[in-house]
Order: sequence, then structure tokens, then C-alpha cells
Amino acid sequence: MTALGGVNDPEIKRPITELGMVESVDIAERDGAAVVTVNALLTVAGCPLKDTITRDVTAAVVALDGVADVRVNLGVMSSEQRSGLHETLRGGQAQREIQFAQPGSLTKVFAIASGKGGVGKSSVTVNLALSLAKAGRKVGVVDADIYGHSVPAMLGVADARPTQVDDLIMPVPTSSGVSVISIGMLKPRRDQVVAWRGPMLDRALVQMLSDVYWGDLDVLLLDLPPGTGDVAISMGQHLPGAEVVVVTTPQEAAAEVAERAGTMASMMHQRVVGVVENMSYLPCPHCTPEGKEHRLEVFGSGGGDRVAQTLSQRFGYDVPVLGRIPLDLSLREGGDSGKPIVESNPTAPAAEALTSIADRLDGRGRGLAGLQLGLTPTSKF
Ligand SMILES: Nc1ncnc2c1ncn2[C@@H]1O[C@H](COP(=O)(O)OP(=O)(O)OP(=O)(O)O)[C@@H](O)[C@H]1O
Repeated sequence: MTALGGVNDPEIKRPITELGMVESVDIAERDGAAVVTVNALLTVAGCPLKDTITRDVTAAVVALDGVADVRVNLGVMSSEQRSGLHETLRGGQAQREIQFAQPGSLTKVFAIASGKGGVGKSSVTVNLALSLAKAGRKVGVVDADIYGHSVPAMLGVADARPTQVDDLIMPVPTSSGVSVISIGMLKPRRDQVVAWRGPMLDRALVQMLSDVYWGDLDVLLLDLPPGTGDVAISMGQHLPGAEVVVVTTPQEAAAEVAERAGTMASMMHQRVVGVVENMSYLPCPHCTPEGKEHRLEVFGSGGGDRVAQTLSQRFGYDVPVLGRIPLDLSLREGGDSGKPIVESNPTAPAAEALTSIADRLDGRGRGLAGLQLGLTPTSKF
């Protein structure tokens, strides 16, 4: 049981022994060595991660002295056992609440916003998530982009559906350790259009934040839809402590709408922590390394600086440019193949720029500067 205590459920990320997933362990003797049979219980029938659980249980037990063979039998929890698990995970709380909005929450929440679509917001989100995970942080991603919801594909789990234990949803684990839930996973069919009005979108966002068992995360990243619509308003209401990163391209027209996205965050009393300029330039493929690098400014220049300056002036605190990411073929390819560039080509300049932005975000302490505290003056008696 001690050895099995080192095996985590891949979705819940807690020891299977704590979750009531080990029904029994039988030890028989064969030629002076032990043959161990572990009867484990899956949360739901057809759990997509049963192979991972079998492999991890086998590895943990076979490593023990004197064990010759391990057999793993998988059963499924009864509804009472599932209710017990549900109770354990909810920590006795019956009430649905957003853990990240609680005053004592230690999870840093960053919403990745943009004015217009296609500027690379989702690519930035997944690469920041992976960089932070590589730095040892426990990271969750909420893909709230109702138009694109491209995050699962970029993380290599395009067709995954989350496991549900009663009314609790498990985020989908990825090979990089990042857990993800996407608005696309809440639709009955993948090709269905999200044609929802504000209240429905609000419910979907709340569901992704409160009905999903996120565990203890260090960082939660939200990929917002482009623009200043319903999801951004809901996010502001439900996660007032979230900090916002604005993604833009260098182009004037993109910068102008990005400023509006940043201003929207401030209207919702959220702090804008900085601007990421994506598709900043294309390193000229014909220039030799000894010469000064020639940069092709495919989308013009100055957008990131412009957004940073305007927002700094408007809010009265420093909104820096957190980094500039060049155009890079391997960034696009990494997104398409489910292996983001910080993992597939970490020494590429675009990957290094993304890693350094993640480091800057990671280094940020929690502060109250620039935040409205929502205090209401009371009259003196
Ligand atoms: N720096 C870059 N170099 C090369 N390709 C990039 C870069 N940034 C993003 N792309 C590519 O541009 C396309 C759009 O990027 P992405 O989906 O991340 O944008 P988005 O802002 O999230 O879009 P939407 O809001 O429409 O979902 C993708 O194919 C992505 O791979």
C-alpha cells in the first residue's frame, strides 16, 4: 500500500490509495517470491487512462524486493464509492464555488486576451503553459475561446473528452503535465457551433472553473476569445483577481483593438500585467549569421510598444512589453502537431522569447498595486 501511495491518478493527480481506487491487494507465493494482484477501481467504465494506471501500478509494485510478478485487475467504482470520491475531492464542501476567486487562493490566474483573432493568443497560451510546467509549476489551462477552441489540439489532446465523476469533471491531462479543459469539450459534438448567448456562456465559464477538479494549481491560464465580448465580462465578474496579458501583432490596426481589450480588463478591475507582441518580425532566411540579422517586418512595427504605452498612460501604472515573438515556421508546425515549440524546438528564438515571458510572469509576486479592492466606505457612528 505504501508503494501504491506513490501512484497518482493521472487526472486527479492524487495518490490512488487516497482516492479509494485500491480495492484490495492479494499476495501469493510462488517459488519463494511474491505474486501480487492489485484490484484497482476506475472512476468510470472505459476510463481513457486505464493503461497509464495499469502501467504505473505495475511499475510501483514490481520495484519492491521479492516481487516476482504483478497482476492488475481493473474494476469500476460503484455509485456509493464514486460519491465517496466526490466527497473527498470536494473536501466536504457541498457548495459549488470558484476556488481561484477565494481570498486564500494561491493560484496565479492569467487571462490571455487579444483584440482581434488570429494574432497568436492560443499559441502564446499553450507555450506559456508548457514553459511554466517545465519550470516545475502545476499548470491548468481553460480554453474559453468560443470561436477557436484550438488549445486541446495544440496540446495534443484534440479528441479527448473529460472524465466525469458525478457532477465533477476531471481536466484532461496532457503529456507535458499541463491539465486542460476546453469549451469545445462541453459540446456534445466537436463540429457543433457554440451559438450561445451571454448567460449560457457565463454558465459554461463557471462550469469550467467550479465543476472541474483542478486540485492545487500554481498557475491557471485562460485563453479568452478575441475582443471585448460576453466571456471577457463574465471572466471579470467571476475572477476579479485574474491578471491579463494582452497579445497583439505589430500592426497598427491590431494594436488599436488590443488597447480596447486591455481597457476592458481594467474596467472589470483586473490588472493588465503586460503586452506580448507576436509575429514581431521574420528573421530573414537569406542573411548569413556573421552579418547583422536582417528582420523582415511582415506586419509592420511598433504595435506592442504602442499598446503598452497607451495602457500605461490610461491606467497610471507600468504596462510593459513582456516580449516579442518572431514569426517561426516551427511555432506553427508545433501547434498543428500538438507539440508546442517550447517543447519541440526549445532553442528557436521564438521558443526562447516565450520561455522568457513565462519566466517574467512566474517571477511576479502577488501584489495589490493597481488593483481595486472593492471596498465600500461605511459611515461612522
Ligand atoms: N509567431 C508565430 N509564427 C508562426 N506562426 C504563428 C505564430 N503565432 C501564431 N502562429 C500561427 O498563426 C495561427 C493563428 O494562431 P492562434 O490560433 O494561436 O491565434 P489566436 O489569436 O488564438 O486565434 P483565434 O483567436 O482566432 O483562436 C496558427 O496557425 C498559429 O500556428
